[in-house]
Amino acid sequence: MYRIAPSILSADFARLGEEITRVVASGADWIHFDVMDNHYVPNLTIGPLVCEAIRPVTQAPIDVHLMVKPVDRIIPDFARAGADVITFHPEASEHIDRSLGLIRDSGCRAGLVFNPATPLHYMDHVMDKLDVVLLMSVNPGFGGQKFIPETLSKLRAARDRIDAYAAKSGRRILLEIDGGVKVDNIAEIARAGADTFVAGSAVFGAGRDGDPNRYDSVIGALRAELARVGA
Ligand SMILES: O=C(CO)[C@H](O)[C@H](O)COP(=O)(O)O
Repeated sequence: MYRIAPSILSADFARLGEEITRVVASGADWIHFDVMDNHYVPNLTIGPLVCEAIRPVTQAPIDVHLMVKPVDRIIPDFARAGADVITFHPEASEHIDRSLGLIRDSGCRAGLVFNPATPLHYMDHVMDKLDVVLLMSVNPGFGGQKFIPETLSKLRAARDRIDAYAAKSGRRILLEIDGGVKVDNIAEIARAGADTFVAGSAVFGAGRDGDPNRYDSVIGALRAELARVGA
């Protein structure tokens, strides 16, 4: 089963609740929530107050991607604000195992995020605490960048690790991709092993002219491409 997670980084912040309602009604599975601190990444976005404000607007899982350093301090705030999934970058944590435990103890699903230059071995000794592995296919900090093609081989390597772990443990870890995902490359990305797709500018950019049917058509087109790949 594939999940499509529009990133609200590219939404119209002046009408955020409405934007979320519209993408979910158009078939989005998760809402991807990008948190940037102007320290770990050179941009500043939204925090727990905004997460709390959108929580009543939708039943869809809120997938919080922390691009902040340090991470532990802010994890309980996002859990209280209604996050369902919380992911962070291994370089931003003093103690990866403890940060993952903190997320899970607060009732959320936990994940690690890998920048294009971050090696996958960070996941090896914490598989039992991982619910999601998120590979960045752009360098984090901004929406609307181009998909880095080398991510496809990294996805295959992550898929092999996740499948080997599932065969041993019976636990399925999700493999999410984030950055430059579009209608014309989503099938290739799915074939490389991703099952959860963050798409910001592809989805919200399509609705910028105010036509509410645009979200339906772009999410429908993403799903049609995924249907060509199969389950
Ligand atoms: O984490 C991010 C940037 O750091 C964004 O989620 C990502 O870039 C999605 O935007 P787009 O689909 O426009 O590339």
